[in-house]
Amino acid sequence: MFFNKGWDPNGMHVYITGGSTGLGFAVAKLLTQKGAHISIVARDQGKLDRAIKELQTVRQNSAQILKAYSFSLNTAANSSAALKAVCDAHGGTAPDAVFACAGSSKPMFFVEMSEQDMTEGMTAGYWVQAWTAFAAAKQMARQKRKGKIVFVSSTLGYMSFVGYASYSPAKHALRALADTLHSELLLYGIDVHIFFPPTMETLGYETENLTKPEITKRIEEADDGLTPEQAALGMFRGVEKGETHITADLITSLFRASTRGSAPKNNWILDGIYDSIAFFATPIWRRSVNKRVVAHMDEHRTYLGKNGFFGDT
Ligand SMILES: NC(=O)C1=CN([C@@H]2O[C@H](COP(=O)(O)OP(=O)(O)OC[C@H]3O[C@@H](n4cnc5c(N)ncnc54)[C@H](OP(=O)(O)O)[C@@H]3O)[C@@H](O)[C@H]2O)C=CC1
Ligand SMILES: CCCCCCCCCCCCCCCC(=O)[C@@H](N)CO
Repeated sequence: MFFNKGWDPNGMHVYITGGSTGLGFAVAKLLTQKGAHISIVARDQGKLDRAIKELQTVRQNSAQILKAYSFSLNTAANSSAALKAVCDAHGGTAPDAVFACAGSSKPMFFVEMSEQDMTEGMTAGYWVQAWTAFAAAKQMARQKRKGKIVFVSSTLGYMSFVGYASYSPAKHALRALADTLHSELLLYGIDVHIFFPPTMETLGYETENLTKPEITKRIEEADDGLTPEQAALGMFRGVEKGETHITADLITSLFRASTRGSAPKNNWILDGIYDSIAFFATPIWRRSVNKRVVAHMDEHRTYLGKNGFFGDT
């Protein structure tokens, strides 16, 4: 359509990693309702089965292919095998769009982390999506098929605070990968987007709260968050509008506008307003967070002592 510059997923094949729960599942549901063929990948077969069952109930027509595959996406080989399985159901053709939603976080105090916590943080936050893009971009380029790759970062891909030493660097790294690929994949007509969601009440969120330090929880209280459905819709709208960096809540939009660098603006006027608000608001927020962290010092020392951190238990 001449006037319809947006993205219509009807009849397209969309591959969603992490599509069994949370944000990924909400995207899968939304795009199933819009008539897309959906492939989801995650590890747990039970969750995948439940997700597909629910997707079946919102399908628009009987021609829609809705499939699930169990893979861990932590390595390049597995991510490439997952993509192959996903494409095999479509005659080996690359998907029209890839939404890389898979990911998890394990917030903790830095000094209590093991080497494994640090490396796993990078795997669960960065590689799990980077390897999917790595496989998909090669295949789209080889098959000379234009497409879309959408990454999922976090508000913590723009800023960070106590508790997120294993997670925030991974989400910042995804931003750098998306910015690089946004440039480089122009060579093949592949659009690259990256979404920065705030807190979403999901299975992943419940799990991360098990290790999350109290001080981190308190700082996060200022974030009302979004439901996974609201976040999925926000991400979809951003993709529709062709936004490179997508945000769907005010707080993250403020950080986006003030952390933009050379990433394209979404709305010149609104982004300018956000940037001006953030110019004053971020230093005030940062000072208040620093104050709270310092005020937490005594309680924290006691906590570390109880955990045997100082080696004198
Ligand atoms: N919830 C929140 O507050 C926020 C989340 N995010 C990000 O949003 C994305 C979605 O999170 P959310 O919906 O909350 O999390 P969920 O845990 O609800 O969903 C994560 C999905 O990814 C899958 N998954 C996780 N790790 C792997 C892996 N190594 N290989 C394959 N599949 C994997 C999970 O299934 P399975 O475990 O069976 O593999 C599940 O389908 C993540 O990237 C997260 O970092 C960003 C900001 C805030
Ligand atoms: C400009 C001034 C605004 C000040 C308000 C700031 C409030 C703090 C926002 C904390 C947001 C944290 C989201 C974390 C999401 C996430 O990725 C984790 N759940 C891990 O999955």
